[in-house]
Amino acid sequence: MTRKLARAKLLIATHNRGKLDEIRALLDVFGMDVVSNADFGLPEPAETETTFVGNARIKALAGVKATGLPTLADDSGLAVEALGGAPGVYTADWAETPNGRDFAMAMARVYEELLASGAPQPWRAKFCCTLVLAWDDGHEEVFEGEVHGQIVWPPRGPNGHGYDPIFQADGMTETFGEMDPIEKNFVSHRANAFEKLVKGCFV
Ligand SMILES: O=c1nc[nH]c2c1ncn2[C@H]1C[C@H](O)[C@@H](COP(=O)(O)OP(=O)(O)OP(=O)(O)O)O1
Ligand SMILES: [Mg+2]
Repeated sequence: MTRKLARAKLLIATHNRGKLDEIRALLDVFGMDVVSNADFGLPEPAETETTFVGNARIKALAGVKATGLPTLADDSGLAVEALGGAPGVYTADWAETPNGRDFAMAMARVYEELLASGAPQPWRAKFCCTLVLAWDDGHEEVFEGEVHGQIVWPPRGPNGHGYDPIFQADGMTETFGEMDPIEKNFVSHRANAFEKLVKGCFV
């Protein structure tokens, strides 16, 4: 039995503003009092696991430990078929530079590795999202979502965050970077995982 989430304070344990905006919008109708890491000045924990669920647990448990609040963490990434699922769990790492994250560089790396692989287009890929919801008594719930599509080049669109300008979901003509954020929130990997969370924890 999935534990219900009381309509009270929920910590979203992320340092990613793009994710936070999407999660706030997805939870809007449920009347939760949503707070984030930034409201508590919480540090970004090291994501040392090799799976999405492992890293989502690290982030959720760090939030519970620091605040005692029910905490939701999202670990997500892009898996490119012709690259054997890379960057996968290392999607954020591909953007890392000494001066912060550079997603133009990370997207270019995806493109260059695809060219080097010789794989024919369309370049199949999926975004994956794992949500971990944790409470201070040790209870945890896990929800997973995916969206399938292809990598396009050059990048298109000013919206969204991360790798959105090079990902076009199946059935769409626009990339996530071109779509209205509300539309992205109907079809994305995160939306998909949230549908399960809402069915489990609110209904
Ligand atoms: O909808 C998305 N649209 C575009 N890119 C995305 C999306 N969702 C995840 N991504 C990329 C961004 C980041 O490079 C990586 C997630 O890494 P991940 O560690 O889960 O998130 P993060 O470090 O940005 O924030 P935090 O860990 O504080 O939640 O996948
Ligand atoms: Mg992270």
